[in-house]
Amino acid sequence: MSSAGVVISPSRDEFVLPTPGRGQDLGESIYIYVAMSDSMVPMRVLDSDSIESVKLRIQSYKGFVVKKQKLVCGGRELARSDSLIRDYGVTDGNVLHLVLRLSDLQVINVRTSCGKEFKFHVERNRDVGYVKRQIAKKKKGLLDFDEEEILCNGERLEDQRVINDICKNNDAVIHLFVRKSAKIRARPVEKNFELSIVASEQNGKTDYNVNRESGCENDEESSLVVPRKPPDREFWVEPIILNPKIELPPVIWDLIDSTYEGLDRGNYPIRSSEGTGGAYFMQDASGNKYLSVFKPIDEEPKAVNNPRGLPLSMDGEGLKKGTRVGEGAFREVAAYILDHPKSGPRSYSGEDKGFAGVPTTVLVECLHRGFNHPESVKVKIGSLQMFMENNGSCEDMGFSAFPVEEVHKISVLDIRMANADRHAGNILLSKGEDGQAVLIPIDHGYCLPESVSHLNSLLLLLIAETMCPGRSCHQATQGLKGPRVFEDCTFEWLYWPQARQPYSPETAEYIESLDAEEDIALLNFYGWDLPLESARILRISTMLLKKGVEKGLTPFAIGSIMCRETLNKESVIEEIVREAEDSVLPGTSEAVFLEAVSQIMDRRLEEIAK
Ligand SMILES: Nc1ncnc2c1ncn2[C@@H]1O[C@H](COP(=O)(O)OP(=O)(O)OP(=O)(O)O)[C@@H](O)[C@H]1O
Repeated sequence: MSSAGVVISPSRDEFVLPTPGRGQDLGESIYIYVAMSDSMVPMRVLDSDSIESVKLRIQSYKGFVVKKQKLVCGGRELARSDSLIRDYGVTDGNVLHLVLRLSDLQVINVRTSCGKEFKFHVERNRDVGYVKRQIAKKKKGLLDFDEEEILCNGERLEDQRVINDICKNNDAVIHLFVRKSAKIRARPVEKNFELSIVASEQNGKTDYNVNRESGCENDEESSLVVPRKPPDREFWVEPIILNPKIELPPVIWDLIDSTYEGLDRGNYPIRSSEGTGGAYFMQDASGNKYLSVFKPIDEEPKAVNNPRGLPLSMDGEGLKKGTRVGEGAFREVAAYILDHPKSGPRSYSGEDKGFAGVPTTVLVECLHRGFNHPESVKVKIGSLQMFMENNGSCEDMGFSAFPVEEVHKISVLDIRMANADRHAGNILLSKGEDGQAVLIPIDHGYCLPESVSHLNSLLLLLIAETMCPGRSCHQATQGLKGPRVFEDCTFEWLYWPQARQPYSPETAEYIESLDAEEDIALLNFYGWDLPLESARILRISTMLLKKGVEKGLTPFAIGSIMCRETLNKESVIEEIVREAEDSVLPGTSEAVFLEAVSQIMDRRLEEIAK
């Protein structure tokens, strides 16, 4: 199975420097090296080249589309396309790590002999047998699972063949021509494949049996609670509860229990081909459905066991400014906890779905040999998030179809949480009952920069042991120096027209109900003792959102205050904080400092609202 999705063979190619146009900033010509999965390609560039142009060159030579590329240099993601490589301090001889974000979903088009067509998405890690079962399930009577046969380029495809391996080209679409009794052949059509299935009218059974691994003595369905952590088990999943007063709601227990059952049936975690860290799809007992996504902290970008080959962090800082390696899981959970439902915090309302729709997320310990264990198999800590059925991400669709309210709910979350990683790939797309697009925010590992560095001491020990087993690990426990907390805030939705429309009265009412002090207390209750400067971010972001809405500002106007226009120009929020810091005496109380921020913010908002 190809987990990364693309295999690149070692190459001696060199990317060629284009001839600069007349009057163009020539900059200095430098050599950089682009590190891919198993090759290092030299590239001659100008230090005045933009990140976008470097990516375009990689696209034209290697075929990886720009939006699927992530470049990392010196441990920092070169996230701003319009910034120049010299703005990021890239110099002669530097290595740029290329991480490809390949979609996990493949579009399957099915055409029947009577001309009926339907389309569905299938995860690239699934095999041909799974596709057949899905078609059979979707169109009862169309296929006979036992008799059908799939051919590609004249070759019979076995049920075990993985979709990603058949469809090497990322943009390829598999066409399945279903005819009732004819032998059907497959042929490549430009980028696409036409696959043909032998299918007969289906009246009988469909075999849904899944090929299971060992580890399960009893195949019968059982709702019994399986005792956890038995010594002879090679897998388990357990919630990490730091405060005994916390009662996990049924939705979380169901998620954990069903994930456990999937492992118990021998269904392996399947690593996502997207993302810079290790993210694993956990299957249900039947092996036909993903239930949850597990993201272990030791596989985060720049962590010890990162499966994408990103270099280890030397100072503990994560891929974004103000974030720390190994703390992504806590931020993921924090985003869920703070995404209060419209009807009020979950503890009162009992409702699970938050305003922005962050999927249910919980901190767990999980053991399975299918995770990335370069050395021995160890228990991992990470976030376990409910898998949300989707049709891809906002990267795959034009933003014009997104309802205004859907965009606004994401903006509220991102502003509050000072999210440093809201690119379009981190918003999944689904459809509501009314057929309208529903946006699902995921991947909140870079929220609340610096916010969870003072974790409960038990958690710190667990992290240290997970990140650096057997030795003391300052990297996992030290605080970062000099927080530049808002520096990497970027919001994809800022560029969408929906962000320029005012918030609806209902959304404004929700924003009005937010209370940063209650949020901080809630996180503390869950075991996260926020340090002063981290609590400050949450307070200032919430203050900005509330004041902005009172002044009638749009999400665009408020979001623009939080994001830098260019890499090296401070954002308005950074200027406000700096001015407030300069205006108070050292040792001033937090309340006085926040009052200074509030007054300066009022003045700046007044100017913006004019
Ligand atoms: N809750 C979810 N439901 C469905 N799919 C999910 C969910 N969470 C993650 N995924 C899928 O897994 C992929 C990888 O997850 P994610 O983006 O969180 O990983 P990451 O390594 O943090 O990525 P990034 O490089 O964007 O920071 C996503 O692109 C998405 O396709």
